[in-house]
Amino acid sequence: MEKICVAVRVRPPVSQDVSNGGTFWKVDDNRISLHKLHGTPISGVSYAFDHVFDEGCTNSRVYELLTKDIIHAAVEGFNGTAFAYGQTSSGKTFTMNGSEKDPGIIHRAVRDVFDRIQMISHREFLIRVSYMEIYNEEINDLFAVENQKLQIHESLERGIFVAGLREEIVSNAEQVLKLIESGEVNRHFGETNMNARSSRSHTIFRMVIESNAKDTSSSIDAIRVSVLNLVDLAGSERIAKTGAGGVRLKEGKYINKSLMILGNVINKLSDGAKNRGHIPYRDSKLTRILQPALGGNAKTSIICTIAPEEVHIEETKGTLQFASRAKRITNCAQVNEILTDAALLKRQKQEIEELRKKLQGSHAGVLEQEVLKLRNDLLQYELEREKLEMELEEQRKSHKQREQCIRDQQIQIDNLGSLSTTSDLDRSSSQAQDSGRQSLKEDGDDSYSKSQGDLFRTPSLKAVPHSFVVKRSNYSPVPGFSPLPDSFSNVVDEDTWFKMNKGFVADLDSLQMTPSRTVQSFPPCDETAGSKENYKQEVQNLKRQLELSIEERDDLMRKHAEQVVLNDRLVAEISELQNEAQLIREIPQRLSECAATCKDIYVDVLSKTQSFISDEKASAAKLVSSISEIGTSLFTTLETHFSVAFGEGQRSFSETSSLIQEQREVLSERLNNTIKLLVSSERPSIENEQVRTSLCSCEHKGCPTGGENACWKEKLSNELITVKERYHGLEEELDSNNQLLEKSKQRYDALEAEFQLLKEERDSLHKIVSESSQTLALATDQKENVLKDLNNEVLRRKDLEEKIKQFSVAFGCRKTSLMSFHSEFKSKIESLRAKNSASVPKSAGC
Ligand SMILES: Nc1ncnc2c1ncn2[C@@H]1O[C@H](COP(=O)(O)OP(=O)(O)OP(=O)(O)O)[C@@H](O)[C@H]1O
Repeated sequence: MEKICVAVRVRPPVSQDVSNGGTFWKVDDNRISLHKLHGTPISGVSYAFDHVFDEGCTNSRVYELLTKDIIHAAVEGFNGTAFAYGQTSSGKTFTMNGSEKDPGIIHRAVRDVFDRIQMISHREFLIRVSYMEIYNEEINDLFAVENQKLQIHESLERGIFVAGLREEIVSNAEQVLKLIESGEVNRHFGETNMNARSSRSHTIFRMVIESNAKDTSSSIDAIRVSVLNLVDLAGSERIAKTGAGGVRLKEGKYINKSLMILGNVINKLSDGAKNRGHIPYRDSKLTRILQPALGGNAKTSIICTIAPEEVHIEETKGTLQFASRAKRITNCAQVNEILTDAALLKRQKQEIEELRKKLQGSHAGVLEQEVLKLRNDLLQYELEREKLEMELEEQRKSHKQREQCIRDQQIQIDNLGSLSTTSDLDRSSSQAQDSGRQSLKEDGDDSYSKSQGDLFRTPSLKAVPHSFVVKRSNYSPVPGFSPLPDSFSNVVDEDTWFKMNKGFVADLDSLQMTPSRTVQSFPPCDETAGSKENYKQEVQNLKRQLELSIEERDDLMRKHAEQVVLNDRLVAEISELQNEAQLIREIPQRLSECAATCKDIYVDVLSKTQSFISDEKASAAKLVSSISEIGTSLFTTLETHFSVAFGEGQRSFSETSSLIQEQREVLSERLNNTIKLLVSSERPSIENEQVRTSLCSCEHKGCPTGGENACWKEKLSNELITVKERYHGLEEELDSNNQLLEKSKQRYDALEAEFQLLKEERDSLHKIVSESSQTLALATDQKENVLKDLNNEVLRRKDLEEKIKQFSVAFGCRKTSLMSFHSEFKSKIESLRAKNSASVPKSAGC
């Protein structure tokens, strides 16, 4: 976790009257405070940040201190965001874009990224750049003006992304700077009372940096992908000051609203994880796009620009408060890696190997780690499942689209049929139809190319030499746009077609022509002769789509098989865990057996000791029998408690411990009593010389009674001390055994719970996998149906084509016969006319 880096930059004053009201902002190291004119600080208006840059500070210094680290980290695979916030005209654009003499952060970052890449020789890189603006809450592409009102989407693989945004693959800084320059032209600027060139939109310049190790043989083949956002926000403004009206006013409202939402998000995030509640990222496009940078997986820096003039004091305080809150936000940046399947396998193998080694070492710790690992695996499993679901959803969508496509083709075929029927209508309007068709064709061509542009746009990729670069540049994990037509608004509809043909009979010659129709996914059909080509193309397209679907299906099946393998492994690991749990369950039983054996040995040793003492009434015999009794009792208690604690499992462990404690106290009292009794009852009148001899050391043999007695006492007390020590030893042993038991029980319970949880999770995973398989089977069925439909479609088309050919031939014949009839008729009329004119003078003469 790391805090967002926040800095404040004071712009140079525009006018001289910076403090005509008697206050001014003073910068002191990393602190900025408001002072009275004579120098006294105003209490409560003093703020400290990571950096405070005064009026004389250059963009170069700002870059070095604030942004450079983020840029370098981005090259290493961390997401990074740097943005400028502040009131209008406070110097945000100046900071981000800079001037010719002192280039801004964006310019420097671009150069730095490429310099850095040059220095990293063991990796190869692919850089993509995009540039967008949020103008009046609409996202526009600054690299492609036609890409307007773009939508934000979120996917598991790509996170939050803007669909349809053009990404250019670039290979050097100059290329990027040129692109930025071209993008700047499309940006919305406007004049206000506060700034002659005020940004009316938030702009986000984005670099996606992908890299992988050149030598993949030794390390794991992971691709690092990081996103670097450089953001120039529009400035908050007071309408009274900017004098905005009309368009400017509308823009100002949108700007202020989105900045307010940004403020809300910052406020919530600064409350700390416990109190923050829901973060309203979705309330504006800006916060949604910046979501990873605010409290997410990114290294972030904010530069808050302020105007030093006293007239802006309230806005400046507002900016400084925003900055103070932002300072409290923590992010959690980590290197973003995409693992290929092979790499994943390699990594998992390594992990298993490590686990195995650990298992051979410390047993208990490893068990816990294994449980954790299992949990992580399950989580990963869950993620995989989600991904699979998403893919299935995508597939379902594409199925729908394909069905729609088939339906539309059906309409086309029907229209072709209607073409043949309408051809019998009045011939006199054929010219009008011609012109109508012409315009339709033109419109169609136009809209076709436009629609092609809309629907099939791909990021303009440029060839880059390295294989990694080429491979990655073709890689589009989740397209930001559908590869299939999703709207048919520019397809000439049935009504239009009939309107165009109503009351007209087609020229027989032109009947060879198929009316121009625009279909989004296929090129327009202009002529019947060309229609065959078009059909072929259509069929090709459909085939391609089908192949794609089959590939998708295969991919899904492969993933499913992987899931099954993973699941099997999980099951094996769970059974291993079960064995461990069984072992732990057996521990008390073994302990109890051990205690019984110890007891037997103890009793045996003591009975042997007793056999050496001939006089049963002698104090040594009493002592030994008492010790024997106590020891036996202790062992029995130990055994009982083992069985109570683990065998029956009804009494709680603490209850058992307190029983042991009670027992210990009773025994201790008994031992003390016996010792006291022995000490008081034993006198020099001890009769049994044998006992005395056994207790007294050799040097006191035959010594006077008093000396002998003292010696005996000393020996006895030594013996007592030893017994006491042994007793304490036993007590300690008992305690440690109790503790061990307690720990074992706790661990056993935890493992039992863990095991139960894992079992449940495994069951639910089983369920999910079987559901997924069903869905997969369903999808496969659907695909097969579509395939059948397609084949039928192709056959029908061929049939239709044949019919049209026959039809054309028939019409050709009819036309020829009509022509001959017409010429015959004409010649007859001519001859009649000639006859008539020849007969007229005669009749006139008559
Ligand atoms: N540190 C600076 N040094 C020199 N000139 C500066 C500095 N900061 C800002 N300016 C100048 O102040 C003017 C306003 O700055 P700029 O356009 O960057 O403000 P802005 O915060 O981006 O405003 P808006 O939010 O309205 O777009 C510009 O003419 C710019 O050159």
